[in-house]
Amino acid sequence: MPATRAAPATGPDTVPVGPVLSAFDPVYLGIDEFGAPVSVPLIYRNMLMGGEPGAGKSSLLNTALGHVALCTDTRLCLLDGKQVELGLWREAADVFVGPDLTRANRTLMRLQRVMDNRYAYLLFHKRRKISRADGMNVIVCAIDEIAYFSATAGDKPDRELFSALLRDIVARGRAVGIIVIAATQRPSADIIPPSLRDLFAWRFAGRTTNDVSSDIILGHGWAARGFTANTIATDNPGAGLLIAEGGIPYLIKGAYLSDADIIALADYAAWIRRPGHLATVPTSHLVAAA
Ligand SMILES: Nc1ncnc2c1ncn2[C@@H]1O[C@H](COP(=O)(O)OP(=O)(O)OP(=O)(O)O)[C@@H](O)[C@H]1O
Repeated sequence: MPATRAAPATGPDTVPVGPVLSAFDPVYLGIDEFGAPVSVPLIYRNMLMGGEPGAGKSSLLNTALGHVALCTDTRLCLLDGKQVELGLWREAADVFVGPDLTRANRTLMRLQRVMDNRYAYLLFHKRRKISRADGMNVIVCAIDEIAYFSATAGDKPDRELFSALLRDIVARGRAVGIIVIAATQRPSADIIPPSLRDLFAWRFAGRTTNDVSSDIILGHGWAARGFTANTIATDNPGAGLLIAEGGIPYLIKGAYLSDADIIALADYAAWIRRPGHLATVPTSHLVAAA
């Protein structure tokens, strides 16, 4: 009798063979002006995306999340005041926070606690940062519209608490595998003060309405040196200037994931996060046909 495969009553889930990535792999963002692929290491770094409404920040954030979600060593923590920018990933996320400043603050406090615990672990092991061999999940905290939480929602003390927590996580999180990718359509000094901006190693400026806003994202003085996101055409969403810590801005065009792409990726990402993910069916589940 040929063996047939029966669905296990209580066995691990199985998934189709598919690509799996790591948070330690470079993240594909798009192409440069020569058409060459642009991939950036995100581990130990944070990323800031700014630009006017419609510049393509959320799309680039979703592109980065596309990589992060397909990693088997990441957990997702998503904050989105609008809900619909990151909402398609929510099944794959440990936490999805909508327009709820109190919950956003609670979530950042939990991240802060994890961060402190991981530093205690590093201290014990006489190390400075986690490595792939530690087998810890990299926690990616994606925030779409920082300003919603830091300047719009709730009351002042809560907004200030949010800003303080965010600053701490952006400053201390990266060495222990807590990475922030944040977008803002309000690149102004009150939302992104230079002291906060400089904690983001990667910064993307989509089209901005003026040179000052471009400098707020990229760093002071770049517009005067000819690098301003104000020159990006209004009909070229997803294009912008990308700068790395200590580098020079360069033009990129972000890769674009349609909603259908994101839904499919998020579905797969949710699947690989289930307990027992990626397991093959054990032979004990091969039963002889009656
Ligand atoms: N890389 C891209 N390639 C092609 N089209 C893009 C790209 N990025 C964005 N777009 C188009 O531009 C539109 C606006 O993009 P997106 O929502 O990402 O902008 P945004 O800067 O986040 O705007 P907002 O601040 O209003 O949320 C998208 O709906 C899409 O049609």
